[in-house]
Amino acid sequence: MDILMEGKGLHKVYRTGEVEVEVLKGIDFQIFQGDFIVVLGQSGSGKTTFLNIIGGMTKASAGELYYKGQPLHESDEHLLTLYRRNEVGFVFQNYNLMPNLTTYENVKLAVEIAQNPLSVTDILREVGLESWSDHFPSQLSGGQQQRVAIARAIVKNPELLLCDEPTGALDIQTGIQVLKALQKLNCVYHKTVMIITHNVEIAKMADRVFYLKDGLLDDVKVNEHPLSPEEISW
Ligand SMILES: Nc1ncnc2c1ncn2[C@@H]1O[C@H](COP(=O)(O)OP(=O)(O)OP(=O)(O)O)[C@@H](O)[C@H]1O
Repeated sequence: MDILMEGKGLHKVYRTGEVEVEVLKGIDFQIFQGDFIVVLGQSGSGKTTFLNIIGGMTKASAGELYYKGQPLHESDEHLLTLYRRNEVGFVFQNYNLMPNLTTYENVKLAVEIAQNPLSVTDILREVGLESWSDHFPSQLSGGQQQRVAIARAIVKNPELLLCDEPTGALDIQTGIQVLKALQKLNCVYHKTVMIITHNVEIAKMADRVFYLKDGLLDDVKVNEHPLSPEEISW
């Protein structure tokens, strides 16, 4: 399998005044093209920090990070902006939709800054929202709003979709709809997906599970038979 991303000895130290906290303590990892990765770890283990470094939102304090062989750790802010804009889609727990725009308009907004966007209509169909195009966020359920956020992240055609607790605010049924949308984008569009979560059940869907513990990648497990979202419950 082709390596999409590789990290070597990644460290992250946060400084607040005189106090230094080493959150990541030397992480080595690989992400393959088309991977579906779930990152598990206790609160404070460094999951969001890890995701933000992969997404080019935070710089590591030390270590090397390569995307398609290009050294992101040596990139200036301009190159990192292009990387974030063209290669990465982000999905967060709180959907961050524009309340005064419809579903279609919220997704279309992302197309305007993209180099090689997908069709808004196609993506809305893939996430099961084709009949909700003209609705405003306040007229949608939490699961539907999260699927708009996923459509917005994917329509710009990024290689990598990074999701921070995408089902954290959802009940199980709506959470499963969201996971189905993510799995479909992984299978149909071959997007590489990384989800961070506290929910160990979601890890059963992954190709590989990264276990973060005390700032280290404690273990990587391969799922020989990843489950579909309908087969998991929490
Ligand atoms: N910008 C920051 N400045 C200082 N400390 C930070 C900053 N961001 C995160 N931290 C600290 O780094 C540690 C790891 O945080 P992080 O959010 O990466 O962990 P997490 O595993 O995602 O946690 P959770 O599951 O609770 O979201 C925490 O102790 C947090 O307080």
